[in-house]
Amino acid sequence: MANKTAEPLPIIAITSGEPAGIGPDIILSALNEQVFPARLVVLADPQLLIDRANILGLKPQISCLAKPSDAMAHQAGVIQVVPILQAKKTTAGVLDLANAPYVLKTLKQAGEGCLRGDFDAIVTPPVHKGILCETGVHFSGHTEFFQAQCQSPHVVMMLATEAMKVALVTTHLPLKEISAAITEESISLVAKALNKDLQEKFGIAQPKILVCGLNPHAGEDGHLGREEIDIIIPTLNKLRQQGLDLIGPLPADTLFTPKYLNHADCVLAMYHDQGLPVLKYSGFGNAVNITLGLPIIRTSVDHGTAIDLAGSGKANNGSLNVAIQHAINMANNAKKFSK
Ligand SMILES: NC(=O)C1=CN([C@@H]2O[C@H](COP(=O)(O)OP(=O)(O)OC[C@H]3O[C@@H](n4cnc5c(N)ncnc54)[C@H](O)[C@@H]3O)[C@@H](O)[C@H]2O)C=CC1
Ligand SMILES: NCC(=O)COP(=O)(O)O
Repeated sequence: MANKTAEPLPIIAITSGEPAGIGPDIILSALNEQVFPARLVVLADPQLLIDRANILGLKPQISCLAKPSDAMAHQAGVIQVVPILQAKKTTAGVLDLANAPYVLKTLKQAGEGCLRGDFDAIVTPPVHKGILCETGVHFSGHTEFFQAQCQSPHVVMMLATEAMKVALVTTHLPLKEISAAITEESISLVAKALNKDLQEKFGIAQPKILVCGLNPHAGEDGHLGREEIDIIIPTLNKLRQQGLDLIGPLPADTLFTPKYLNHADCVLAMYHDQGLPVLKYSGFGNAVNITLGLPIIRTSVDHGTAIDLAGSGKANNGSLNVAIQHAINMANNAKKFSK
């Protein structure tokens, strides 16, 4: 019998996130606690990790890599770093505009590395969007950052727990801009990308997708808003003719009940705060944020920078564990599909 050569473990880039937030804390605790079946490469300032480990009373072995392919299989307590230096030493819990370019650099290098094939996936601990915007760049989220970097025409933000998946038609938009962004084009592009990735990345042969209306009671026959009648219903009908299994538009307040959720694979919400509060209520701390529609794999945590907890030892690394494990699974699946 021929010898089978073992597949090399995927190389996963982990950015540091906002240095004054809990990104460094959860990286240190996650990589200390558990062994991940991957080569993990943290893109960060090594001194940031050493300083935060000292505050937390952790003693990781930090080893700097010349290049990502030098990374070895992850071992608990060993952190392999591709160094990117901060402009200034960070104080845990204190945002500093001087280090915003550092944060952007970690994301840029992670994305470029993934596009080049140096990394199989990226996992992003949280950044502080406000401080990044103060540099003068418009940064609304990693989702849009990687979309621009990869020149992807459309991407989908999807958060998932064991029990529920919620994807969004619009991502980080002020509320007053949402109605105008709900168009036949935006709904169609997102629904098709979601359907395709549920099939290809999650192995769901015919995804059943529950679609929220935009207005209270899904518009109450036009008495509480017309987007359902004018845009959403006709668009869903066209998509059904193309083979998508869509239920709705349903009033969001009734859609998020077991009667509907138990018989569907995913919810498509019209905007960020229509879908994500429900998801977070059901599984905050154990959910993963996945960007669909990119040519690269990117996962993230379900929470923000929690500046109040940086360096306190109280930050929960559950969501980072799930995000890393999802990135590994997706990278392994992608390798199988590419053969
Ligand atoms: N993926 C990303 O980069 C994300 C970044 N953010 C950014 O985070 C910043 C702060 O956002 P907030 O709305 O305050 O949300 P947040 O998630 O940072 O904090 C909300 C509450 O949850 C707690 N919390 C958050 N993560 C926790 C963890 N791992 N363990 C224990 N407790 C935790 C915090 O202490 C706080 O009480 C904003 O600038 C926002 O843009 C928010 C969500 C995702
Ligand atoms: N609430 C989730 C969220 O805002 C994540 O944004 P992104 O940075 O992953 O685009």
